[in-house]
Amino acid sequence: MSDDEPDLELLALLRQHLQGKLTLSDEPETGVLEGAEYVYDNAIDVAIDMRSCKNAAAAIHAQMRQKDYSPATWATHELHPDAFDLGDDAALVAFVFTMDLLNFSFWSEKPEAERFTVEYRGKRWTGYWSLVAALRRALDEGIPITDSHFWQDEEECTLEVLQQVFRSSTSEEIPLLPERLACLREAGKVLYEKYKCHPANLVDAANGSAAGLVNLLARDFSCFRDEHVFEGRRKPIRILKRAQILVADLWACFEGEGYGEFRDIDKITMFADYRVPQILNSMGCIFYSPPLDTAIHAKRNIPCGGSWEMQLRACSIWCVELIRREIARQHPDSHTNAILIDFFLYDTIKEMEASGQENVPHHRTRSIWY
Ligand SMILES: Nc1nc2c(c(CN[C@H]3C=C[C@H](O)[C@@H]3O)cn2[C@@H]2O[C@H](COP(=O)(O)O)[C@@H](O)[C@H]2O)c(=O)[nH]1
Repeated sequence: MSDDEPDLELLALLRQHLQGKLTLSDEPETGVLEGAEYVYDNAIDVAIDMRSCKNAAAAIHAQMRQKDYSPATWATHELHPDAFDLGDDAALVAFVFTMDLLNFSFWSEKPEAERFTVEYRGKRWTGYWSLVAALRRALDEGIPITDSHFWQDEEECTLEVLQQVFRSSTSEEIPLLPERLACLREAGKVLYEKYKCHPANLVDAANGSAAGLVNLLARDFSCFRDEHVFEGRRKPIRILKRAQILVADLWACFEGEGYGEFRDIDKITMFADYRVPQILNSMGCIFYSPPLDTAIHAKRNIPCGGSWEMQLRACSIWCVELIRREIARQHPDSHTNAILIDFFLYDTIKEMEASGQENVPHHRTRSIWY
């Protein structure tokens, strides 16, 4: 082909790109939203009510504005540490990594006074906050609970030591303690083999991409690989809840700077746990088929990886995405994302729980994924 002849193939490629059919960039994608939409399109036990989502979008946006909700809100929680508390930025990365490695399954069927509880700084902490309190208490007591060398040391980091780290002021032990030890062991091994023993090097390896960091976590750590087959579909559905909330917690605690700087942070979706589906259901945004609704109200175990559980988690991700789009439509100037909507909804359901306004139960699945 002579120099002055147009390269028809290149022109066709550019035309596709300009028409939005093709992204020429090599920016990574997590595939979570695509999987969530697929499950939503094929779900029969969980549905989304568009009118309620529209109303929720207006209410959420108004309350977030009123509370000046931003990444900085993360640091306002009295237990969340900052770099000063821990010594330096790398120590804060190690804390957040450890926290989100173990950030799962705190729910209990015991009465409030008997459930697993951590006493720290003169207060009793339950749920997610019991985890944060236990990690900070361990550090105060000189246990290097955020150090990957410790996690690998089978003489030092034993189940008994972990029982001490997560000792409760009640008779109930933290759920899934052996599984938590296994997560620490695996993470210690992978960090040793691939990231010079420190999670800060893992964050650096993502080169400023949130989706890239999520993908590294899912690729290298089986305990972050929260993906499951849905009704025989060949390609597993990626939920990646703890990988995503890890990136979100870094972004929030560093307020988008340094180890928290991600150019594609808006690719992170809602974190499919057992709290946000609960508040979405209580707001009427998602609703259930009669058998699923009965099972949830009866507090029956919903099997991990089953169709019901996948529909609950994936439809919640898709529902928050629709709420996010509706907020953007109603308020084009407001720059909110799925992370801040999620954080806001989680904190709201926790306030409702604390004030006895929890009017629908959350679903009960015991797993290391959330
Ligand atoms: N979707 C979503 N799930 C979240 C959180 C958080 C805490 N994030 C803090 C950071 C910023 C926010 O402002 C929060 O202050 C914990 N969880 C999950 O909930 C469950 C614990 O529930 P309960 O046992 O009742 O405490 C468990 O699966 C845990 O992994 C969140 O934000 N979003």
